[in-house]
Amino acid sequence: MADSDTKRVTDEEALLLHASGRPGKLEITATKPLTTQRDLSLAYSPGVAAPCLRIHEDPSTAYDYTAKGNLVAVVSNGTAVLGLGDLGALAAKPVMEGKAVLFKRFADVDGVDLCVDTRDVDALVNCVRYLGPSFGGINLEDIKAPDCFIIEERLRGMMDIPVFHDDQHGTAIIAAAGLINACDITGRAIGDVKLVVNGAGAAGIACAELFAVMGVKRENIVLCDTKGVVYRGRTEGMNQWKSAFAVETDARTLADAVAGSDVFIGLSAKGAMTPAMVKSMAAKPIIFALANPDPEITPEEVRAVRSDAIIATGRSDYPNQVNNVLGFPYIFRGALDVRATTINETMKVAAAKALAALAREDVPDEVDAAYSGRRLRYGPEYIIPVPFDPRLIVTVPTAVAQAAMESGVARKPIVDLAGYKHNLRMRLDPTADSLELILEKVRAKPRRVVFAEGEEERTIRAALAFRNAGFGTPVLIGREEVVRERLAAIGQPGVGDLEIHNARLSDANRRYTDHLYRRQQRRGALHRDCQRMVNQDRNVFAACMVAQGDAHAMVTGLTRSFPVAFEEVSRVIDPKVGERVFGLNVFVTRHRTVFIADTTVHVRPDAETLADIAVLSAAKARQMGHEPRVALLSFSNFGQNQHSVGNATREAVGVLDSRRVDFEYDGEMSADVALDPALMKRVYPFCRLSGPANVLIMPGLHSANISAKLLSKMAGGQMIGPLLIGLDKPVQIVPMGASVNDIVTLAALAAHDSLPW
Ligand SMILES: NC(=O)C1=CN([C@@H]2O[C@H](COP(=O)(O)OP(=O)(O)OC[C@H]3O[C@@H](n4cnc5c(N)ncnc54)[C@H](OP(=O)(O)O)[C@@H]3O)[C@@H](O)[C@H]2O)C=CC1
Ligand SMILES: CC(=O)C(=O)O
Ligand SMILES: [Mg+2]
Repeated sequence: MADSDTKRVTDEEALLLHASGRPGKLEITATKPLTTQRDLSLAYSPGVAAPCLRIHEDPSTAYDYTAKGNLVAVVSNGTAVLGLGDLGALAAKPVMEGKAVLFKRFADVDGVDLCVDTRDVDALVNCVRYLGPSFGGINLEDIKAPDCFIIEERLRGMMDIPVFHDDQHGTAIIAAAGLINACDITGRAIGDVKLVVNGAGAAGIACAELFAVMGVKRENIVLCDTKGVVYRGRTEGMNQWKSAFAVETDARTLADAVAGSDVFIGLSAKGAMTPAMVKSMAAKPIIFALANPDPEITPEEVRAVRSDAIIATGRSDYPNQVNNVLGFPYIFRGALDVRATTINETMKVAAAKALAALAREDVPDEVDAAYSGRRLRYGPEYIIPVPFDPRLIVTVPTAVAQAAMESGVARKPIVDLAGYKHNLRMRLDPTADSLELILEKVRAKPRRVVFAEGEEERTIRAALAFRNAGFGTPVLIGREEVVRERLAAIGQPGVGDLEIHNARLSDANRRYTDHLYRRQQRRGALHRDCQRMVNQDRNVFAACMVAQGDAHAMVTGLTRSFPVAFEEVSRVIDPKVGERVFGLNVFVTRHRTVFIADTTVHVRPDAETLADIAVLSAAKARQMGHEPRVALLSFSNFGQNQHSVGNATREAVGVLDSRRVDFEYDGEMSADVALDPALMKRVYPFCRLSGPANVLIMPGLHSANISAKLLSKMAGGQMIGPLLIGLDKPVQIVPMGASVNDIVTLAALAAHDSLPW
């Protein structure tokens, strides 16, 4: 854990980062090609006149012909930069560039920082208003109170795009989400909490307002500032926004106010809260010390006096980061996508509730991994999602967009909500597009999939995720009491309706044993051997379920190496008649999907085997929505090296010629030629592939396996598989190190296999 004096990052490191390479954190990239004379004529003069005239006729078409709809101005005059105070417009630029970068990274919104050098409210309002046509939204940032209230209100009145002061509403939304969950964990009703907000500026007032909307009684909210408690009748340092929260109380200092209170929300400055004040709070106090970069009190200081506290800060180096980064990117994403005219209370409440609900769900392994393997589980140390949670991009914008539609401020309502969610996912995950078509088919016809290693934590979590994603009914093989124990341990004790089968106690046990015996009686197994296998071996039991039509597909692999798991499954399920069984990896990046085979079974395939693998891989690629272009790979091109090692690959091309297959193929060729169409056409113009190869048939298991693993570890993309191809029933064997996400993907692909082609 960090404390404010021993920062995890030093000033020198931060300065170096900002100065290194191209200074700052932003650049602009073009979305249209500008390489030829024609490109220039279309994008600039004379072509550009056409969209100008169209927009002049109908201003709403600006959203069709310009970047307006995805562009947000991050506007500041630098009068309240974080908790550092009035640093002025220029010194605010690093924060504003930072906000713009966060917009892009987390929600694919294009942000531009506008640091406006004025402290005059009218001048700032006019500046923003006149710049309005360029933007789809205005994010006001780090403008001090009370000016920020006036500026926002006036701009909202005169502009038809969302104007949102992030320090007010972004902060309030995240703090409200954290408060909902902290109350839940400490067993409090939100209507009963006694709450102190220290800091009566932009963030403090907005938090108090939203808490009241969400059910905290106004009389239970005490506001404090540099002069102490904002009480009824106070005259010093007051304004109309503070007056709205002035309460009847004898408390005059922050120490008076926090004594006996349930919740402290700090939106003021470093060190404003003391350990003595923490001590005086009610049992299980909720302490959000949100000043940046240094909180009102550090978690270490709180822990030293209270072990029962729930603590949050605005920083990323402590648990429970309550920071508006969780809000503004996604809130604008949702608002822009429906062309909302504003961001209203309904949208804010929807965002807060969506964030609170997401924190209660099981956290994907990938998110844990991004946080140094910390196991994030709903509870005092995890009340709010973490910024690197990839589910935020779907959850929050959807909630915001729906709320905008329901409250009548959406100019372009979303008709296809499932399609919208898919597009959201695709914005950040390059693999989503490629897989989503397949996954949609499974969702349309949900399947029963057996998860053979039902007592494994990763398996249980994958089964839940499979079900939550709408892919169908997961069936777990294991002892019910063990599975339930694990469910409780992963914080999902309420999931009582999961289907669990104990092989030994199952009604189907006899039927499965007979099935196995019919297959094994002439391979040396007695009926009692088969009974033992069905009882004891979960892969055998699960495979019997699929073979007997009690489930559509199965997934296994975490606890046994591939050959062992494969052998167990093979006792029950044969290869498809006339087909080969082999492993196919799918490597997906934003621009390209490549299939690689055989990564699991055949060590030194002969020409016939290679041709079979090519045919089946091409069919699978087609089934997954990719028109196959198959390259039979080697270390040389088209007979240049006649070493006998390349014979099988060369001959496999001949075998495919004789079979008159219905897809493009060629070889032997090297990987660089296969993947680079310009090189292919320049040096080997006779090559029959019409584009870069997307199915790579490797000459042997070593090269296939090594290339797949190199790609998965070193290249930027997702490696799916190996998929097991050629068995008579849909079975997938995941690698032993598979993540929950990997298991869900392969289970869904197994489910997809069980659909009619
Ligand atoms: N975690 C997060 O996501 C966010 C955190 N913040 C943090 O909240 C703080 C305030 O930001 P913002 O509202 O934009 O700023 P403002 O300038 O609008 O408001 C600051 C408020 O804090 C009060 N204040 C300052 N020092 C103290 C103190 N020692 N004790 C009590 N009150 C004090 C001021 O009192 P007075 O009115 O008497 O001058 C004022 O009311 C900053 O530290 C900022 O980093 C802000 C937004 C988001
Ligand atoms: C996080 C933020 O916006 C602030 O501290 O001002
Ligand atoms: Mg701010």
